[in-house]
Amino acid sequence: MSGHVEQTSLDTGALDARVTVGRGTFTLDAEVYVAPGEILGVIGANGAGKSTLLGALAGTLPLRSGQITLGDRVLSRTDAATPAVSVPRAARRVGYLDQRARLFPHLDAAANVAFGPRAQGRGRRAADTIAREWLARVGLGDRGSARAEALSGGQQQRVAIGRTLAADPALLLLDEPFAAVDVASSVDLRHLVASEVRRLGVPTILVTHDPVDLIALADRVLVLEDGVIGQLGSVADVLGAPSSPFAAEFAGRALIRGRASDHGTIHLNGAPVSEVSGTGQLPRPGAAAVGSFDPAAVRLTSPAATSTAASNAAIAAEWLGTVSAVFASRTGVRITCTEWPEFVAEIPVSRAVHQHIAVGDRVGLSLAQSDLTFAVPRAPAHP
Ligand SMILES: Nc1ncnc2c1ncn2[C@@H]1O[C@H](COP(=O)(O)OP(=O)(O)OP(=O)(O)O)[C@@H](O)[C@H]1O
Repeated sequence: MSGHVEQTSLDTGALDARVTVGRGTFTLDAEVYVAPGEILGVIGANGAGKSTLLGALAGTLPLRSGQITLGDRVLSRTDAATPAVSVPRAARRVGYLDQRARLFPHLDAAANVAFGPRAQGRGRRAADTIAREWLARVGLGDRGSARAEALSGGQQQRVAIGRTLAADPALLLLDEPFAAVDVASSVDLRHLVASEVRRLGVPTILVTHDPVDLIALADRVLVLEDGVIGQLGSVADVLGAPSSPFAAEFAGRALIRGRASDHGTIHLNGAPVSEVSGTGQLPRPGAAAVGSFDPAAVRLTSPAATSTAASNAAIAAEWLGTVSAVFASRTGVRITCTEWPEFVAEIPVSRAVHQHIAVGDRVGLSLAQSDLTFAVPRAPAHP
């Protein structure tokens, strides 16, 4: 008999967590909300606390303080007012998947996928039926009797996805799950994960170093910086208006810093930027401002041309600079200036040749309003 076995999510609901976790001298301090069926991307530099966050949610790292709720279940709670709660890892119904499939080598694909339902008390036949259904869902319906060694890396990761989801997780934690598979497989796997997360309505956290993961999968992005949330918003907002060097590099944008001097005027790198139309958040007067732009959007002119540019309403900012370095990039030529080493312009090779750009040249640099976006940097939570 191989009928359909109903898998019901008993308590699919949102993840609502406020966690403080200590690890040696490091402290993670973050609030995270993920709606059912939502994928929250988490990015951050090495050591920013991404794994610590996943560990706290999975129940492998204790909270110093805070509370984690999943639907109507409290998974962890540590505060002075109420009794502490810490649901053991196995009872949390938290699915975890990283870049290694970690299939049991002595079991075939079907038995690997059946492992979760069996561990949850399903009979052999019911678990086997669930496993076959999941193998079909992940596109390996005909490979149930194959052992890991007979499967490609991408196929093994498919089995691992099936195994994770067959255990009926109420929260899914993904730690760079596509990093070790080839590009073609990663496209298919992203599609598979996205559609299953939406179908099952499971809140999902995706830690990644790959912008494509965010673009293809994430609904929102959280940027961790030294244990605190540096930025949180839609993928378009965070990648389009990053507030930190890490997020800017991740998004392929350059940062410029400045200060809002009065209403509507922001000084960036000493250049007044008025009538800022930029997307993102504009800072309050006196507050720090972080602008960002695509280096390829910078217009390079001769110094004499800048005054003409200034009269052009579409120009948001312009500077005079001295070229300090000219170097090859993936898509053209990158240029930095002595005055602002972090300010980067990128132009096609042909234009660099045509304009004879060389170290020591004085150049005008300008940005159109639509190419400059602003973000308000968060004050650090730790002194
Ligand atoms: N076992 C440990 N004991 C003490 N400190 C630790 C331990 N593990 C990690 N840390 C510290 O906790 C901080 C956060 O580490 P975590 O692994 O969460 O960062 P991450 O963002 O996941 O980094 P990566 O991208 O390198 O995996 C780091 O500064 C690290 O030094």
